[in-house]
Amino acid sequence: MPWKIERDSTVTFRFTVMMKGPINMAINPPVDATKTPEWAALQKHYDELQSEGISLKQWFADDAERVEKLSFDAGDLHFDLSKNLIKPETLQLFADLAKAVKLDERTKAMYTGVHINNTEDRAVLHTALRRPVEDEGKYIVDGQDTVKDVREVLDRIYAFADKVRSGEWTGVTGKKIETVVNIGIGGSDLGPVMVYEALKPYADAGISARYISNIDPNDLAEKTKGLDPETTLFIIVSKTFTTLETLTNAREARTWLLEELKAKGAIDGSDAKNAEAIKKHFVAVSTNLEKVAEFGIDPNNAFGFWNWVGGRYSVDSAVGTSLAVVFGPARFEEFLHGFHEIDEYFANTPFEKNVVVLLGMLNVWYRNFFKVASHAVLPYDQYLHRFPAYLQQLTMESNGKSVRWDGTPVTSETGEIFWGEPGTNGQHAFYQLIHQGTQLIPADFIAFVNTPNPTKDGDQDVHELFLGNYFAQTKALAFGKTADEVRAEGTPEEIVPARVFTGNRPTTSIFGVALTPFALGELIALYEHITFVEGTVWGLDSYDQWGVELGKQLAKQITPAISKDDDALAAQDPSTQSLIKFYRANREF
Ligand SMILES: O=P(O)(O)OC[C@H]1O[C@](O)(CO)[C@@H](O)[C@@H]1O
Repeated sequence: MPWKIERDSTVTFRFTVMMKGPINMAINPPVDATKTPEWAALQKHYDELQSEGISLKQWFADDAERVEKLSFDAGDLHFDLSKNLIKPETLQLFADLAKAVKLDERTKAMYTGVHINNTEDRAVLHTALRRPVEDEGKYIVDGQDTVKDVREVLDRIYAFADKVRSGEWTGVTGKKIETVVNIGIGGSDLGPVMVYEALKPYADAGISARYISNIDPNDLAEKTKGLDPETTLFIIVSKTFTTLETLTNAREARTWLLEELKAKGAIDGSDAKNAEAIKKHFVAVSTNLEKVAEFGIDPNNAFGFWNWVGGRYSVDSAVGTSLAVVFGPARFEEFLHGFHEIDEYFANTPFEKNVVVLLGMLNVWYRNFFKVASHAVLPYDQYLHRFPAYLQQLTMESNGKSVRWDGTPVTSETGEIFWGEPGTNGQHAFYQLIHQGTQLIPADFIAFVNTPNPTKDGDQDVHELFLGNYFAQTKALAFGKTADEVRAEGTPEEIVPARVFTGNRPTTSIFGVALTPFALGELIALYEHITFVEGTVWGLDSYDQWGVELGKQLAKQITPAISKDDDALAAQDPSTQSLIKFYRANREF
């Protein structure tokens, strides 16, 4: 019996691993959610709401406890789901469908290292990255004590980070490191840069970070501008260490470093000095340590992770080394605790009360029943300005798929388009469409009670002015403004229709106490699991990304045709040929 299963007082299971090693619990074929009675019940509920007429105003008036019934707390985050197009009884239907697709079994399978990423035959164990030391020995997967291995790498990263932060680790000329430059792309960039931006107030060692990702030479050119090579440390981050963009940028950075050091007279350009400079100014993060050594990076300065960590689920692994350097090991630990808090909550809270499950189901509700195409994520915190971009990879690379994990076609719409910008900037740009456009766009509004930068404009607390917008927008979206209300303001009749707000535009408010490392860890884990819940309903392997491969292959084939190879050019389709001819005719550099 692999699990000690203690039935919770209500519905879900509380579980502890009793046996080491993966358990064959993969659900194959996936349950077709759309064929279940629970899906039919949800459809019936949807039809009833539509025929009754969806009116948030009415629903709030009818049920004095609506907010209470639809509010939740997880960790130190507070969630208000009351301005969504659901009734309190909808939650039970969500929970029933989650049970019907065996979400609990799949969660257990994920947490214990079953190869649920079956198209790559891999375990999916980002939850092991944030388990406490006490869990060592409990999660042995494919013969590996995952938690022990994670803690060992973390200890090495922390020792390294401490050295860089204290100045014990110096550049080749003995100067303290002032800038770390992370070179990576996708999951090896978006997570670290988002967290770096989000936690900037916690940078306390006089070290800043820059992030180079794009193979477009403009990225490297701009990000190395003004850098002192003597005080710059490059962290090359690539899970595979084969990614074209990252390796090209890493080689360019190596050239930049050696040339700049030589130009300053800091090194003589001899092979020995070059090698020493590379050793002091380059470290790597990868699952492929052989390739790291081939690149010339000292294996002692390489931090590993494992193929059971997906790129977009890796910011809390060694991929976050730049963060441990800038913010310090203690902050990085707090960050991991935040993830773990939500991991535990997600695994141990009955579905009906589990806001992580409910938010995942809410997304399914909008995508499959209301047929929405997109979902906005609107952080009312400037420090979270890269959060929507980060979420785009997490959600869209995970659930942008048309076949299920057994290779059969999906039976419903899948992955929404995630997008967003921080409030209030978005208000002055695209909110018009959210308020009055013809599409329904569910939106998550994220804010924090406290700010690290309290300021006053006269008597007015500026953070409160900001939060006033956070509260106002969800209110306007939910309750709108009727024609009569517009008329009552003295608006000329012909303009009245343009000034009406229909309301009933759904939002979820996520309110934290402060954007701490802990809260950010919670927020990331929240969306990781929301993505997993949606993927489970749709029957998707949310952990592969075959859809990015074809473009990479074609780029390799096409590149020689661009300026040199006429045969390769002739082999292209007419549109590609025509574009390349335009390039050849206009190239000036
Ligand atoms: O870390 P790597 O191996 O360089 O990969 C970078 C990114 O490329 C992808 O494999 C595909 O774009 C992402 O999933 C990944 O985060």
